[in-house]
Amino acid sequence: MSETVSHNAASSNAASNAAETLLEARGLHTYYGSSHILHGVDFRIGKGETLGLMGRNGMGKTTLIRSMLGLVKPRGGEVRVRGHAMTGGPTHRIARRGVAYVPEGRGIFPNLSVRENLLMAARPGVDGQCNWDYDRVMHTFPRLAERIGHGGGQLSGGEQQMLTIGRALMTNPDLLILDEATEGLAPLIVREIWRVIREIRDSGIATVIVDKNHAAVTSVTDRSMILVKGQVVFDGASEAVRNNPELIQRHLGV
Ligand SMILES: Nc1ncnc2c1ncn2[C@@H]1O[C@H](COP(=O)(O)OP(=O)(O)OP(=O)(O)O)[C@@H](O)[C@H]1O
Repeated sequence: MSETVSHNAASSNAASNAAETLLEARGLHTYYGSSHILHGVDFRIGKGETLGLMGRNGMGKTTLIRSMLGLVKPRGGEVRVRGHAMTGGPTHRIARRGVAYVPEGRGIFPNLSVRENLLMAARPGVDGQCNWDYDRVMHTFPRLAERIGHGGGQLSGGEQQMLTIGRALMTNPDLLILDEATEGLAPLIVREIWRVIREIRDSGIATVIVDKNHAAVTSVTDRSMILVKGQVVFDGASEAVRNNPELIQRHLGV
């Protein structure tokens, strides 16, 4: 789309190029049947970077993530994870290269306890890092610590979301992708999840955050991307989105 805006391109590109690229896509075209959803999307995130992926409902955010993680096979374009060609998956190999995905809806084992859910996910990161372990997750999510023996299925929606994020952290990822992590949760829990997202960011894990609350997204991220009908219409500093009510109204306003 011709209206693509690249704000502060020089400074943000200089910073992001300096960081090792973790996940990259070029020219992605994805379809569901005959519906053409992604129209040549480029994407990049580097080590330690935080990126907000925004756009109104149905604009292709989840499809972009799924296309990069091998959950749907793009018909055109390429995906690289840490420089390795990975277009179309398989998803578990992408995960092994340090990418953790917390999908919309939740992914826990309802019949296992909180503790078991966490421990079965535990592994060192790609470079052997073990910064996130059981104790740290417990410390980060005091609510989960109080429910340690409960079955996953007995938890509230918010607690299940925390457990899903906790499981992702137990894999010591370099990149964590959170798709609508606060969707449908009570305000108190939502606040708690944003606090945890900040903590994850500050621990050096790169994050991609999809969330409808653009004010919250732009306040915790360095960079923002906006999708409109499967095309990138903005990729630049989050601050530039925050300071541009017209851009927000045009692409993100309800
Ligand atoms: N499995 C599917 N089969 C067919 N069409 C789909 C499928 N999943 C998504 N779509 C369609 O693809 C388009 C993009 O959906 P996607 O979920 O990627 O959007 P999104 O930006 O993540 O929005 P939302 O916030 O609503 O999840 C929408 O028109 C949606 O209806």
